[in-house]
Amino acid sequence: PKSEVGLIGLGVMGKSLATNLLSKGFHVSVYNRHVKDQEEDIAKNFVETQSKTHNVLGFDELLPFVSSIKSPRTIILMVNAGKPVDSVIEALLPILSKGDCIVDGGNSHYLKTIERQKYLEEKEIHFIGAGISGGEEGALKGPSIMPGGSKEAYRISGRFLEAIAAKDKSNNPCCSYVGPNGSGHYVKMIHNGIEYAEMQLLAEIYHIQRFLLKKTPEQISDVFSSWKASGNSSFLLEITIQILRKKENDAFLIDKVLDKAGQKGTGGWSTVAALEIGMPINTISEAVMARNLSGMKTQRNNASEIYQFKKQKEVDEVVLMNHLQKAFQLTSIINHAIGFDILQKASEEYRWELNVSEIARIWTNGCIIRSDLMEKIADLFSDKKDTSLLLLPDIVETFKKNLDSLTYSVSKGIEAGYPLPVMSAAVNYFLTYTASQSSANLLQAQRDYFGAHTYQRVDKPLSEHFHTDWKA
Ligand SMILES: O=C(O)[C@H](O)[C@@H](O)[C@H](O)[C@H](O)COP(=O)(O)O
Repeated sequence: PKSEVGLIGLGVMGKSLATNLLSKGFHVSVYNRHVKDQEEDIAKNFVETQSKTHNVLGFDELLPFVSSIKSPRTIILMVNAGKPVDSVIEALLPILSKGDCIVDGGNSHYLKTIERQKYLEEKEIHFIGAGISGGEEGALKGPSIMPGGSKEAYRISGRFLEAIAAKDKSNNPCCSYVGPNGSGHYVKMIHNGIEYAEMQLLAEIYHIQRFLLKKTPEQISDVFSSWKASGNSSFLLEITIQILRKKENDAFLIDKVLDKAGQKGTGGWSTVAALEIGMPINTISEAVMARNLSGMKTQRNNASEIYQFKKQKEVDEVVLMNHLQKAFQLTSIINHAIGFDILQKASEEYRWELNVSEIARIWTNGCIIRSDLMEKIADLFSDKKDTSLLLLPDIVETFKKNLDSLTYSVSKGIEAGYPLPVMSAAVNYFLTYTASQSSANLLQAQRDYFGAHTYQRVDKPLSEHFHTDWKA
């Protein structure tokens, strides 16, 4: 019989997703091109590993691959973002039939997805841009999937995506129709932005304990385990607990890892996308900047030689440790609030009608930012989705009780000479967000002084704009 679904690209994620599809009982066709100068037939090898137990067909030519799939076809692309996606689409076009559906499951830029969907629509080929999160293990056992495109495209391909997705606490798939055109990849981009800042937050709290409080990686892992036990659990906290315990002979492996962070771009894209719609993205942009700065290792070595700063040694460890967990919790809430506010604004700007409560629900399992907090956010938003997280009564209560822990931890850390870019971005964001009077009145006066940009007045109708000759 013909296959029900096809998958192109048997790299780390593609192979895991194909195995996941087979484990759900689907008849699957897989395709992988012959890698230049490599004898290995990747598709053939995959079939050999799977065909004893599953209905799988493997191809290294597109025509027989496409013909092996039942119409209307769903073909999932798991190739690197960028040009590879376009070249596979171009190769497929002459052999697809009208009404077939291509699902791009890579980390593509949402503007490219909008472009590709328009291009294919003219050729009556459906296109879904699906954010897929969870890494290799997630793809195999159940990722979180954020599909965007036409409802008709989702009607054709959605059942495959929902079947392989992780399940939430009510056993519903962590996959549902997000919205039109590029909305799926946009939501994944912001997911990654939140991920960047959550990772940086854990790194800052690890760093303070390691170098200011002189704790061993194992002791820090114990601290994080206690936080996990007290309702702050998350996938990222969980892997950090394991990472900090990892030894190589008698040494902790983490101490051998070079402090230069890589990035493939989604954090930076989030920052640009937020700036384009005039939204603040403090925690996420600081996480991107921290990665950029970490990349300047030579300059940092040089500068630390020149400055010879003596880091403060003395700090009241008990007091700081009491505050750090709450500071972690509050920073994480602010980071998530920033991410969801951007999604709500983008939904307005691009008329995507995003459902943030549903997005929080599909992020409760399978994805990298799954956490106890996300479960709570999904519940909170299910009652009241059109407001900012920071204005919900529960959250307001938490901040009223614990804000001093965040301000204390940030000021103590910086005073001691340790950078806390995401924690300080969070506290600055929160103090501005909750201040009815900000410092922007002086900015308006300065802009009017040198550029006659005019300003509004607190004592006049806001429709009126004023200009003053400040030199007179
Ligand atoms: O949600 C996920 O499964 C990950 O985010 C995944 O998409 C990937 O690992 C990112 O590429 C990491 O981003 P950087 O490589 O930029 O850290």
